[in-house]
Amino acid sequence: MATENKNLSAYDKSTIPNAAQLRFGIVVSEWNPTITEGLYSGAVEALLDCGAQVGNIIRWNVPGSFELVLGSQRMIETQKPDAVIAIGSVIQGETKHFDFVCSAAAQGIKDVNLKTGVPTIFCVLTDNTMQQAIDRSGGKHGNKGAEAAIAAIKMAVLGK
Ligand SMILES: Nc1c(NC[C@H](O)[C@H](O)[C@H](O)CO)[nH]c(=O)[nH]c1=O
Ligand SMILES: CC(=O)[C@@H](O)COP(=O)(O)O
Repeated sequence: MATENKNLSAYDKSTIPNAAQLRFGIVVSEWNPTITEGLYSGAVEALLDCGAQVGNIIRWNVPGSFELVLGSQRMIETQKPDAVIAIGSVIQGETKHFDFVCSAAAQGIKDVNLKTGVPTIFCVLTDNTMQQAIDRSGGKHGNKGAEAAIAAIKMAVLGK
C-alpha cells in the first residue's frame, strides 16, 4: 500500500501500550528543518497522546540524515532510552548524493537496531520533491513522525 492510500497519523489508541514508563530519544537532522520540525512535532504529540511524559523525551540535533546513525547509537550508549526515533528529510537534488545519503541512513539505522537491541525507528522521508515531504510531515498524507512514535512504543515493549 502506498502512502497515498494510508494516513500516516492514524492509529487506534486502544491498541497502543501505555508509554508512561518509557524513555525516548529523538535524534533530529537539521537539513530541511521545516520538514524535520514537523516530523518532530508529530512524533512528540503522538508520544504524549499515548501517555509518555515530557521529561522522558530527550532530543538531540545532528547536521544531516547521514549523521542520524552515529547520533542514534551515541544516544543509546549514553542516555539509555527504551527506543529512539531518528528523524530526517532527504530530498532529491541534481546528483546521486540523494541515493548515498538515503542508503547510508537506512542501512546504518538498521545496523544500530541489531547492534544495540534498542528499537531505533527509521523516520526519514526520502522524497523526490519538497511537496512530497510537506504532504508526509503534517500535510495531506498525515505525519510520519506520528507513525514513528507508535512504532517506537510498540517495539519498546515487544517481548517484554
Ligand atoms: N542533501 C541532504 C543531506 N545531505 C547532508 C548529509 O546528510 C550529511 O550531513 C553530509 O553529507 C555530511 O556528512 N542530508 C539530509 O538530511 N537531507 C538532504 O536532503
Ligand atoms: C540529498 C542530497 O544530498 C541532495 O539534496 C544534495 O543536492 P545535490 O544532489 O543537488 O548536490
